[in-house]
Amino acid sequence: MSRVTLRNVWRTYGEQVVLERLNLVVEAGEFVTIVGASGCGKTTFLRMLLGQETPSRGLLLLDGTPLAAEPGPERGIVFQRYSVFPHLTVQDNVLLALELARAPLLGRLFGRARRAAREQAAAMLDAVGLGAFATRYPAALSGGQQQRLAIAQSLVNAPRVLLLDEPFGALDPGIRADMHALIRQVWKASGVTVFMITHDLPEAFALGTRVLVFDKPRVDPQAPQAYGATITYDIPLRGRGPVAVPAELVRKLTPVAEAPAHA
Ligand SMILES: Nc1ncnc2c1ncn2[C@@H]1O[C@H](COP(=O)(O)OP(=O)(O)OP(=O)(O)O)[C@@H](O)[C@H]1O
Repeated sequence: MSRVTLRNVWRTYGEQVVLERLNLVVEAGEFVTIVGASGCGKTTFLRMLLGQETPSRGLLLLDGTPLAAEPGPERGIVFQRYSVFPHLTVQDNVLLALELARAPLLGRLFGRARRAAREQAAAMLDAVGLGAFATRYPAALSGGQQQRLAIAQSLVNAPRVLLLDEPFGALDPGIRADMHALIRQVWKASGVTVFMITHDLPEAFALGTRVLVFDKPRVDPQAPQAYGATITYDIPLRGRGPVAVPAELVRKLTPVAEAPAHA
């Protein structure tokens, strides 16, 4: 688990300002959910936390130290799809995550170290409910099981920060409920600091200890690229029990075509 600090972080691509003036302190062990209109920079924000992108301006700190500008085992990520290696079995997917972290040059452990890693991978698979599927290939898993595997793969190195980019977006509602229970359980057990993007507002409010809303507070119709999104709402939820989704947010984030006629 880790404290994450952003000080006046900006991300631009050429003339396009995607994110601007991000200031944030997230305490170790928080579960931060992130919502915002499509294209407003949520994934870009996560990619900066992962180290796949660097801020164009400003400071991004992990426990007070500037974040390494490349992904490392202290940060794990799960995407909506395609996070796992299709040509490896379930157990080898998790084992590889351990081998890449512990033997970055060879990507392979030997002897006692490999046996220990195998045991650890098996324990992780049990923890996410995939113990019985260890020798299957991902193609023979359901969507929910594939996401369980992706979660196991990203958690096995005990990251300090877990980044989730719409991890349950492609799953049926019943399976999503199971996944919510799982992610809550692994978050509580590990104390990892979580950042999760979702398009589902009730999911954001049900899982998060804090909801961040990304939006563009300034828009110039003559120069749509001139201004970026920032954090326009920072809603604390921890210790408040179930919180209803504010109607104003529903209106803001529901695409016009989907909004009810009377809205
Ligand atoms: N490598 C890049 N080069 C140029 N532009 C980029 C790059 N990465 C992202 N962008 C731009 O940044 C903007 C934000 O993209 P991003 O994927 O972060 O949005 P998002 O909020 O995650 O969207 P969605 O909800 O649809 O997934 C988009 O206009 C995108 O085209």
